Amino acid sequence: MTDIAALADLLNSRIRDVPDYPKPGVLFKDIAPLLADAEAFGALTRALAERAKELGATKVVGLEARGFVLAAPAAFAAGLGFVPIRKKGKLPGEVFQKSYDLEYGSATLEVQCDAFEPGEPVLVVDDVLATGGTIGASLDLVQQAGARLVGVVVLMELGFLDGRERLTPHLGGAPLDTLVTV
Ligand SMILES: O=P(O)(O)OC[C@H]1O[C@H](OP(=O)(O)OP(=O)(O)O)[C@H](O)[C@@H]1O
Ligand SMILES: Nc1ncnc2[nH]cnc12
Repeated sequence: MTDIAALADLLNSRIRDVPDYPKPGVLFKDIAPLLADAEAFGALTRALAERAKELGATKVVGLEARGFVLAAPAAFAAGLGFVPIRKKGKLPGEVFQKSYDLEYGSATLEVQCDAFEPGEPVLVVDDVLATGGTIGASLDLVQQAGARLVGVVVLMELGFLDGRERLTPHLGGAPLDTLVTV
């Protein structure tokens, strides 16, 4: 088995399915057991940090809230800065704003206008790619704030929701890696 396949198996084995949460019909992928497992959380953090360095990122961007939990330790492990993209009304000062739909609702995301140096290479990290609404809006914000997207890494892709296809126009040719696909 390859290292990538072994990592995927380890991570997948620590993600719990919760049917009908937060709404009937949604199969929620709960990453709490993965975060609570030092081996799996450590392996995930090291994989994200390695990818950030490989791609030459200088900042790792995390998406509120679960994306923060993955992106911030990865940024630290890679010796890079961390930038939060937050839900509306949480960031002080001037912000760029983007509204979007997600699998079970809709929301607005924001990033601080001065979060990046012009053209700064950044990696975007989140836990789940479902419809692609959250990451798509975030990539638009990263671009609006003047950074250069070098890649996106997502822990788990829900392939049946076609988020990858929806994201393609927002990627500008940058790679989208997903560690586990279901
Ligand atoms: O591809 P999409 O359909 O946009 O869905 C994926 C997003 O949904 C979840 O975030 P949520 O907004 O539920 O927030 P949380 O991380 O604060 O729990 C998840 O963490 C992703 O960011
Ligand atoms: N099915 C799902 N499980 C966990 N997080 C999600 N975000 C959007 N859809 C999700």
